[in-house]
Amino acid sequence: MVTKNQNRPPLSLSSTSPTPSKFQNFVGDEHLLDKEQLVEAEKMVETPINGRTRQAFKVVNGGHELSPNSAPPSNAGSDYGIIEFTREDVEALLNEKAKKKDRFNYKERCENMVDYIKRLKVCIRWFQDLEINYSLEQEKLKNSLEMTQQKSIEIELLLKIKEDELNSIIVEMRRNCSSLQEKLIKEEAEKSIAVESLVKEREARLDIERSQTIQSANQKISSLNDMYKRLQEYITSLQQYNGKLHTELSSVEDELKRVEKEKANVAENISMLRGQLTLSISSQEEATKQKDALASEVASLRGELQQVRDDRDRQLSQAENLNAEFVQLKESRETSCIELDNLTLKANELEEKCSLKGNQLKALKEQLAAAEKKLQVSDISVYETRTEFEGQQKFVDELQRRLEDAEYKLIEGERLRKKLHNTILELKGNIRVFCRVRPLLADESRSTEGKIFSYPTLMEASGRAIDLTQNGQKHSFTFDKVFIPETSQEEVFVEISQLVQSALDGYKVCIFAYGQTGSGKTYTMMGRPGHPEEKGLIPRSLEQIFQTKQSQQPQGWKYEMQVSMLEIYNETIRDLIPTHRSSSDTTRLENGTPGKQYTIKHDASGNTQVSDLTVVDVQSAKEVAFLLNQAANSRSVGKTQMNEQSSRSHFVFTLRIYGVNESTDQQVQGVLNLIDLAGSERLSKSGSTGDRLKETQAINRSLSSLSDVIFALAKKEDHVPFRNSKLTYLLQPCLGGDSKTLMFVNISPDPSSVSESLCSLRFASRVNACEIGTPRRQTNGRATDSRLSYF
Ligand SMILES: Nc1ncnc2c1ncn2[C@@H]1O[C@H](COP(=O)(O)OP(=O)(O)OP(=O)(O)O)[C@@H](O)[C@H]1O
Repeated sequence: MVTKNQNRPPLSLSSTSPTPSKFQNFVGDEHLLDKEQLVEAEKMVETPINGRTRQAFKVVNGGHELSPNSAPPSNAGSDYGIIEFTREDVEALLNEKAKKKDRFNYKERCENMVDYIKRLKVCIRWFQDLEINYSLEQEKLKNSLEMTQQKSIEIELLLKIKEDELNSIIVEMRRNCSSLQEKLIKEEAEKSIAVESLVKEREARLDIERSQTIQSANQKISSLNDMYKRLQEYITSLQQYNGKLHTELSSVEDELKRVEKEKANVAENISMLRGQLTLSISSQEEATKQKDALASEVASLRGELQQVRDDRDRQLSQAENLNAEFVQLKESRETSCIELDNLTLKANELEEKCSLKGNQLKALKEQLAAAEKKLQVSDISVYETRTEFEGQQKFVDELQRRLEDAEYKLIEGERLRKKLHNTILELKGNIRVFCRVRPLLADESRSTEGKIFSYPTLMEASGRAIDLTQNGQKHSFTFDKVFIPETSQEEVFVEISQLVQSALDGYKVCIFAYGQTGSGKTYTMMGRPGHPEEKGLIPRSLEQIFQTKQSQQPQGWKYEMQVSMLEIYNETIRDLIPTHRSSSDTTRLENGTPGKQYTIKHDASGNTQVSDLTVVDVQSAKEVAFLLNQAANSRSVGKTQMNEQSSRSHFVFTLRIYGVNESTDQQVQGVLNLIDLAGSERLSKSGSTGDRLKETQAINRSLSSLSDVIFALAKKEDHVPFRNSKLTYLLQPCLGGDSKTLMFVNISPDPSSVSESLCSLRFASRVNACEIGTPRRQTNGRATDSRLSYF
C-alpha cells in the first residue's frame, strides 16, 4: 500500500525503547509516520491484505529510496513513504506509543515542543515560500489564463466569422443544391428525351450506316476505279511518252539515216569533186608548169631575140662598118674586090639569119600568147572549181552540223529515256536485271538445234526482250536490258556507269553476276586477262571512280577509298587480300579445313561488317588492279567439264567511298559491291567427284538459298530466310535493304544448256519483280569505324 503526502511536513515519533521490529531498525527513535499514516498502518494491521501479515512501507528522503537496513537521517526529509513492517511490528509500535505517552516528561516535551516549533517555523517558512511560489505561479497562470481567454475570444470571434461564412456558404450551397437538383431533374428529363431520341437516332443511323457502307463501298470502288483509271492514264501517258520518245527516236533515227544518206551522197559528191578538183588542180599545176616553162621559154626567146637583135645591131654596125669599109674599099675597088664579095655574102648570110630569128621570135610570141590564153582559161576553171568546192564544203559542214545535232538529240533522247526508266524503277524499288548472252565458243556446236535465242526488236521490247525456244516452245522474257552476244565490254559498261557513279554520290550499290557455270560471269565482271580492251566491269568501274575523283577535285571534293575482297568457299569466308593471309589459311586452301573464322554482322543502319577482314586504303585504280590481280590468283578456281577455269567460290569485291566537300561541308558515304557468284551446275552434267563434288554441292546449296530468299521477297513473306547461307546473309542489305542493286543474268547460247538457260531466265525475271525499297543516299557524317562497314 502506498500513501503520499508531499504537501504536509512529516511528524516525527520518538521511541525510547526500540522494538525488535524492522520498523525500529529503520526509524530508530524517530518515526516519520504521520498520524494518518499510523491510522492507515493500524488499519492495515487490522486488515491484512491478500492474507499477508506484512505490509511494505518505505521511507523516502528527498526522493531517495532507503534500503531496509539503513537508518533514516536525523532530519529525515520532507517526504515519507512506506515502511515494510509486520502486524506484530505495528502492534508493538502502537503499544510502545501508548506506553511512551505516559512516560514523556515535561522537559522532553518542551524540547520536543521547541523542536516542534522549530520545525513548524521551518514549515511556515516553507509554506511562505510555497505561498510566494504559489502566488507567482498563480500570477503566471492568471496571465496565461488571460492570454488564453483572449486567444479563445479571438478564436471564438474567428470561429464566429467562419461559422457565419460557413453558414452563408451552406445557405449558398443549399441554394445551389436546390437549383442543381432542379437542373438535374430537368436534365434527367432532357436526358430521357435525349436517350429516346438517341435510340431513335441510333436506329436511324444504323439504317443510314447500312446504306452508307454500301455507298462508301461504292465510293471506294469508284475511287479505286478512278485510281485505276488514273494509273492506267499514267501508264498510258508514260507509254505515250515512251512511244513519243520512241517515235522521236525513230524519227531521229530516220533523220539520222536520211542525214547519213545525204552525208554519204555529199561525201560521194565531195569525193567526186575532190577527184575533179585534184584533176583540175593537177591540170592547173600542169598549165602553171607549162606557163612557167613557156614563160621561161619566152624569156629565153626574148633573151635570144635580144641577142639576135644585138647580133643584128652588131651585124648592122658591122655592115655599116663594112659599108664604110666598102666605101673605102670601093675606093680601092680593085684591090679589095674579092673581099667585098665575101663581105656581101657574109651580110646576106647575116640578114638571112636575122630574118630567121625574127620568124622564130614571131612563132615564140604566138606560142606565148596561146599559153597565156590557156593559163587564163585554166585560172577561170580553177576559180570556178574552188567556188564550187567551197559551196560543197559549206553544204557538208551544214550536213555535219545537222548530223551532230541529230546525234546529240538521239543521245539526249536515249539519256532521258534511261533516266525516266531508272526513275520508274527506283520508284518501284525493284532489283534491276540485265541479261547478257555470251557468244558461242569455238568448241561449242553451232548448228545442230538451230538458234535458241531471238531478240524482239519491236518498239517497246527493243533491247529489253529475249525469247528462248525449247522443243518448239517459245518462252519470252523482258528485262531492263538485254545484251546480245556481239555486245562489247565497253557497251555493257556504258549501261552501268551511272550506277557506279551513284556510289560516289553516297549510295550503296551492288552489282552481282548470276548464271550457269561457263555462262560468262567472270568475263563480265573481271574480263579476259591480258586483253585490255576486254577488261570487265570491275576494272572499268574503278577507272571511272578514280577519274571522277580527280575531276571533282576542283569543286572541292576529296575522297577516301578502302578496298576489301573475300570469297565464300564451301560456306566459309576467306580473305583475298594477301597481307593478312596466314600460313594456316594457306594450309586450309589445300586441305579445306577452316582457319580464321570471319563473322558477318549487320548494324541498325544497314551496314554490314565482316570481322577481321583486311581493309586496304587505296589511292589509284592501279593499286586496286594490283590487288584484284592478286585476289584473282588466290581465288578458288578449278577445271570442270563445263568450264576450263571455273570459279568455285562466290567472289565479293567491296569499295567503300568516303567523300567530303571542303567548300560546302557536304559528306557522302557510298559503297560499291561487285560480286561474281559461283556458277550453278547440274551434278550429272558437271561430272564432279571428290572435292569438286563437295564444292558443287556447296555452290548449289547457297544458290538455292538465294532463290529461297528471292521467292520469299517476291511473295512479301514475313520471314525471309537470309540466314540460311553466308551468301544470302552477306547480300541481305542489297536484297532487302535500301541499296541500288543490279543483277546480271549470264546466259550461255549453247543449245545443250537450253534448260539451264531457261532456269536462269526464270529466276532472273523473279528477281526483277522483287521490291526491295527505295535506295537511300548516305550523306551523314563519318562513321566511327567505317573500315568494317560493308554494304
Ligand atoms: N561475252 C563474251 N565474249 C567472249 N567470250 C566470252 C564471253 N563471255 C564468256 N566468254 C568466254 O566463255 C568462257 C567462260 O566464261 P566465264 O569463265 O566467264 O564463265 P563463268 O560464268 O564465270 O563460269 P564459272 O561459273 O564456271 O566460273 C571463258 O573462256 C570466257 O572467256
